[in-house]
Amino acid sequence: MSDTPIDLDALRQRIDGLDGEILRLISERAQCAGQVAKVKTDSDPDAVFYRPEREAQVLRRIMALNQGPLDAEEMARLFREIMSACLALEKPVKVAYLGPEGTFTQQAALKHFGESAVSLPMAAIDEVFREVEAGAVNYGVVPVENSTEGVVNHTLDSFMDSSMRICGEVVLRIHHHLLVSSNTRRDKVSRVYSHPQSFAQCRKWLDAHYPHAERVPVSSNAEAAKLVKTEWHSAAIAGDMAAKLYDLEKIAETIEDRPDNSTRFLIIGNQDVPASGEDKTSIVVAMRNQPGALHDLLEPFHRHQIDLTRLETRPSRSGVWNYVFFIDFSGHRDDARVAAVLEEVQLRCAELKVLGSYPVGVL
Ligand SMILES: O=C(O)C(=O)C[C@]1(C(=O)O)C=C[C@@H](O)C=C1
Repeated sequence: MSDTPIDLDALRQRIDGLDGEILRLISERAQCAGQVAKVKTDSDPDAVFYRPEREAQVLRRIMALNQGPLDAEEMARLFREIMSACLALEKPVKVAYLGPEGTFTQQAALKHFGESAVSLPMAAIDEVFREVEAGAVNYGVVPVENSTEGVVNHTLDSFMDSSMRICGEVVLRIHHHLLVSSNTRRDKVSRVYSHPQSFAQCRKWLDAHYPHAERVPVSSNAEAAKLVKTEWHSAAIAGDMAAKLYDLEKIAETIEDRPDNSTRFLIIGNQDVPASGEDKTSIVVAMRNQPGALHDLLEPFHRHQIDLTRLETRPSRSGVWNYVFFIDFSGHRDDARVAAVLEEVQLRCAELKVLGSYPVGVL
């Protein structure tokens, strides 16, 4: 026999010692956060505790400092949770998300705010907006675009009627699985439930593996998972959270057609976020219908060398203007170049609303 047990004991003693140090340091950090809360409330009774730009800076710094063996994202996730707990100590944050429980939007909310935030499922995107607007929650999380299926129009439309601002973004890799309850055999699946977007994202796989199964669209992947819990011969396409929540078996994993399938979510709230050093700005612009309107609108971005990251058109609902454009671009509204572009765009359009400048998603 080798001397492994002695080494194991010694290593565990070392780990105990390190854990003690980590514990002491996290507690000291939490005390600092408590003092930060006091400084904030002393200077402003309506102080906002959640500071997206600072959180992005903390996480980026940790990722830059990290030298392994854990990878930078893994390390940032640990610090994400430490900050989440520190913020909860300052003031617990309430977040509404597009439910039900087990959706990818809930996963996005967790990824962005950490486990210490209180998250509440809403039945529809406009309900998330209303809850934040009414002050029932501090922030909201809604999907805005998928790399395979494109834009989530409900979210863009909600911004047209709302005074909510964008405080952040989070991008989630979307992995779909085929899930069944314990009494369904994989060769007996005759019906598949899922959200229409998920069907679209897994179309080729389903055509190849379950060409004859009936495809039944439902309002969310979590709803699909809930249905198959009590139904024989049925499967759901949904993600890990739904599989866990409803205790379903994965009979096929990562069945999405494109390996880079991801969804971008927005964090909505009531605050303007200062620059973090790597930011994006989202605006909505109403234009009169005239030749060259889009060219005129985009020309200043080109001249000031500002990168457009997304451009979407929605029909105007007021009937007065013919186009409404949603534009995302790199930079913060306080940057001189961005401010100059916004001034020029303002002169060329019928209406301009800055939805927010916010940190580029870190995790
Ligand atoms: O720096 C702050 O303003 C803090 O409140 C501290 C802290 C942190 O734990 O680092 C906590 C919450 C904020 O959202 C940002 C950072």
